[in-house]
Amino acid sequence: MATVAIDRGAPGAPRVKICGLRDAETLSAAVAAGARYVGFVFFAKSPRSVSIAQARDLALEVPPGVAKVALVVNPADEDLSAICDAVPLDMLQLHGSETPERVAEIRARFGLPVMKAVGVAGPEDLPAIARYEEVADQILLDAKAPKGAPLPGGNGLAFDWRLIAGRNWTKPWMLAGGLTPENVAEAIRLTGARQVDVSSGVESAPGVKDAGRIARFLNAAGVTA
Ligand SMILES: O=C(O)c1ccccc1N[C@@H]1O[C@H](COP(=O)(O)O)[C@@H](O)[C@H]1O
Repeated sequence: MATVAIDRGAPGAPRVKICGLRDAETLSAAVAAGARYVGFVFFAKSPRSVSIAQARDLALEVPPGVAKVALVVNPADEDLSAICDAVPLDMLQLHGSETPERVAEIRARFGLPVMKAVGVAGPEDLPAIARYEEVADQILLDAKAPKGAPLPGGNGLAFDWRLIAGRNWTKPWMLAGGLTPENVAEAIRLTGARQVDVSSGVESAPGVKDAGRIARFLNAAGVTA
């Protein structure tokens, strides 16, 4: 299985993932500013959705050392096969209601590290993390989408970061949900996150990434390229 190098609690800047990239300009802005992960969204309802051909072209531009992540939502095996066969990837991000069993199955079948998103709205959502830790390589803690929302993530919503302040898990984890250049430093300070993920907070309009906001986000997170 491919691996993604992760500094777990080591001193230094957090690792930043810029998700929902759709064009070469903002992809290269993210890389130049020091992003360690870039995400491509394979979810038709998302304004950030890319085709397999688009993602392949973008992924081929990503230099070594930056992990290429495919974001999928309750994917069928055929869809994953089509994506994994065409796009050079380092990780799958499962952002739907995949069960722990399905996470384990996908990880074994596709031979890629898996990051499982867990939606957080209150303390009752935290026990799920332990169940997914047993089967996933990383956990992504995102704000739970409101009932009826068309997207299970990428909604620009934050959860109460105090819920996870001082918590420690056995697997590497990433903080997501409503992060922006304006609040990421405080989010990191409060939660102790060593990895953060952002999508809508670095856009000028839904699905339109903004190179300036990407650079400001990485800078605010403490990353120097
Ligand atoms: O970005 C999307 O469009 C998306 C669609 C479906 C599932 C997840 C999605 N994005 C992920 O959601 C979180 C939070 O995003 P935001 O920063 O609040 O906009 C992040 O992990 C994205 O990768």
